[in-house]
Amino acid sequence: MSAASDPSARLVAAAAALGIELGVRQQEQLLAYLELIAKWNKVYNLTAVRDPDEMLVQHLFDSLAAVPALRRQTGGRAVRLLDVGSGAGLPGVVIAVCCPEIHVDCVDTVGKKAAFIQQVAVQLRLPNLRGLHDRVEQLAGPYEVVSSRAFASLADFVTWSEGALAAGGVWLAMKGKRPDAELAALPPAAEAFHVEQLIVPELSAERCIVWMRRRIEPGSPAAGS
Ligand SMILES: C[S@@+](CC[C@H](N)C(=O)[O-])C[C@H]1O[C@@H](n2cnc3c(N)ncnc32)[C@H](O)[C@@H]1O
Repeated sequence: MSAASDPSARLVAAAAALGIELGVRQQEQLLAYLELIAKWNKVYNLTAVRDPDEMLVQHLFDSLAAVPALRRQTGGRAVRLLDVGSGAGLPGVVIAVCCPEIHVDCVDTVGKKAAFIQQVAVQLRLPNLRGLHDRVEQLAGPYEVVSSRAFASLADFVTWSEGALAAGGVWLAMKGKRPDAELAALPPAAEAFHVEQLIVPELSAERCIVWMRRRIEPGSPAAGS
């Protein structure tokens, strides 16, 4: 098999390009995760992306690209992260594999998707990963980071998940092109503090993270004196 088509070699190259240090076990876990998606996809409709090559780039590398940005934000602290509308576990499972210090809960309204995440946690031996079958609106958290990818408008994302965000927590929304119209439509209770461009290995498409937090009104008790 040539290096160009070998998923393992491509994963190592993608991680190196992103500056992520992946151990052998983590590489094996990420590739096994893709195999589990492919297996479960035969029975359950977990994701529309079915081609192994597209899964590697559009799912795995795309989610991997968010990891260095997340680590910069958390500073390597042991935080709780909620991945909203996680579907097949993107980016939640990839974060759980790459960042063992982060506890990841993946929530989805579809029971079979939450069950899949539970199965991934068992088979990949990830004690820091959990699948929750629920609507995000029902969750109280608190989570220091609330993430989403391909989920909803920024306004709906922050409104529905506001109850789960810890005091001082941040929202991480993975988007394609910088979503200017969605940014302009954010509710007053939230503010975007950084739009961070991402480069996804082997993908020539625009990607970014919109980082948001609660807006603190001057003079409110949370703003301090
Ligand atoms: C388009 S999929 C994205 C899946 C995954 N994040 C990805 O990037 O491939 C959106 C997911 O959000 C879930 N969802 C929709 N509304 C939800 C809600 N209120 N709470 C939790 N999950 C929700 C859907 O069931 C679906 O699996």
